[in-house]
Parts: sequence; structure tokens; C-alpha cells
Amino acid sequence: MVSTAINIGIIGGSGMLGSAIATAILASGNIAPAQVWISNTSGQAPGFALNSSVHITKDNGTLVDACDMVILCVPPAAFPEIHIHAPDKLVMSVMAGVTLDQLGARTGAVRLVRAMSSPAASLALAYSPWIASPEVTSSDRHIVQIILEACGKTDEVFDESQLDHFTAMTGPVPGFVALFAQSMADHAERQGIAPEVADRAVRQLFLAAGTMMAAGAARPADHVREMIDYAGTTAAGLTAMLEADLPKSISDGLLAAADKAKSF
Ligand SMILES: NC(=O)C1=CN([C@@H]2O[C@H](COP(=O)(O)OP(=O)(O)OC[C@H]3O[C@@H](n4cnc5c(N)ncnc54)[C@H](O)[C@@H]3O)[C@@H](O)[C@H]2O)C=CC1
Ligand SMILES: O=C(O)[C@@H]1CCC=N1
Repeated sequence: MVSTAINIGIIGGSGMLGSAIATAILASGNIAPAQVWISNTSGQAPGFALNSSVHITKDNGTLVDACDMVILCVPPAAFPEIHIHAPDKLVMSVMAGVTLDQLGARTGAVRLVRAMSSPAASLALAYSPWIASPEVTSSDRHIVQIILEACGKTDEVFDESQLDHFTAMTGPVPGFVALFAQSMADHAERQGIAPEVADRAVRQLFLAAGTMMAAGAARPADHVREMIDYAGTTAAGLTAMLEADLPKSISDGLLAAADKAKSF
């Protein structure tokens, strides 16, 4: 259990990301349902109705007053409509593009964490990097670690600009990987393979690839090198993709996403 029985409030906690984080927190067993508050625009959260101990409200001020830690999880476009004053609270954001300075200016908080996560948190499979303001205490860090470890894997970073790149890369799940999968399924159909067979094959491929890459010490680059060195059919395909500079296309897309985050 968390060393202190703190209350955690998620503003936007019934949305795609907020509900995934709330689910992860509740599933971890480290934080009791009665310690969790959720606010949204309706004051209703059917997804948590079965957990009657979770507090649901449409009043963000009520949530802030009741909680020791506030997690901001609304669309960046909605952030200007968030009028909370939380000078003595730990405030964490998972909003794309909203900086630590913007968080502090709007909320009055000084103990600030800017993180990124993903809806995979509901399966404890998210990657959640985070950066903290200097005022964040060791106890705050303990709570942040508990929450983000409940969501999956996490690292503290020390260059805030990296959060925009993680927003691009690891925020969307399945995200850009779905485009690769779609490209393979479309290719299969162009070769005359039935759509439902192509779909089943590609889903199984990505399940296997993700599972195998998550296990063991080999990094993606190691797998690519091994296949090219094997000099078989896959090597021919990889060589063609590398000559077409597929990595540059992927990087350009990720930079476009990161630039969009910066624009919020
Ligand atoms: N959906 C995703 O895959 C990811 C989303 N994010 C970030 O998470 C944040 C939330 O995005 P989503 O969950 O996708 O949005 P969403 O639209 O699914 O949910 C937004 C939630 O915020 C609530 N909300 C909006 N304005 C509010 C207000 N003034 N007061 C209280 N609650 C309010 C809504 O009622 C809703 O529950 C965004 O900043 C986004 O950049 C980050 C990574 C992945
Ligand atoms: O696409 C988006 O804007 C959200 C933020 C990061 C991932 N998904």
C-alpha cells in the first residue's frame, strides 16, 4: 500500500487515457478505491459504477479540495477551461504538449510532474516517461513511481523536450504500429489473400512480434541485423525497405507528431 493514505484525483478520469490510468491504479492494489476521485464534464462515469467507492464529480474544485495529488488528463484544447487553484498539491499532467511552466501558471502548483502515458495503461502495458519540477519531494516521487509503474514501464527523464517525442512515439497505442499493420494487410489483399485471413495473420504477427521483442535482451536493431546477416528472404525485404529509406519516413512522421504537440 502507499506509505501514506493519500487521495488521488484524475481530472478527465473517464476519458480514453484517464480511465486507463484509473483502471491501472485500482488494479495495482496499492491505492484503495476510496482514495480515488474522478472528475469529468458529466459527473457520470459508468465504467466505474461497479466500484462504488470511487468518487465521481463534475466539480474540479471539489476534487482538488479532496485530493493530495491531482492528475490532469483532459485534451490540451480543454486545458484553458480548467480553473483550479492547487498551490499545496502535487499536480501531474499527461496532456500532450502542456509544459511544466503552463501547468504551474494555470494551477498555482509548484510540485509539478509532466508525464506521458497511453491507454495501454489499462493492461499495465504503457510506457510512461516523466519529468519533475525541482520542488517535487522524495515522497512525491514515490507516489508518481507507484502510479506510473501500475501503468506499465516508466523512466524519469531530465530534458522536458523529450516529452513531446514520447507523446509522438509511445503515447498512441497501437498508434503508428497500426499503420504498419494496415500496410501489411493491404499488401496481402493485393496479392489475392482474403481480407479476413490477412487481418488474422497480421494481428497474430504483431502479437508475436511484440511479445518476442519484449522478452530477452535483443534490441530491435539486433533482430534486424540478425535477419540481414541470415541473408534469406527477410534480408531481401529489409534491404529493399532500407534502400527506400523507410526509417526516414517513420522519423519524419514522428517529428510531425512531436511538432504538433509543441504547437498546443
Ligand atoms: N487517447 C490517447 O491515446 C492518449 C491521450 N493522451 C492525452 O490525454 C489527454 C486526454 O485525452 P483523451 O483521454 O484521449 O481524451 P477524451 O476526450 O477521451 O477524455 C477527456 C476527458 O476529459 C473530460 N473533460 C474535458 N474537459 C473537462 C473539464 N473542463 N473538467 C473536467 N473534465 C473535463 C471529459 O469529460 C473526458 O472524460 C489529452 O491531453 C491527450 O493528449 C496522451 C496519450 C495517449
Ligand atoms: O493523438 C493524440 O493527440 C493523443 C496524444 C498522444 C497520443 N494520443
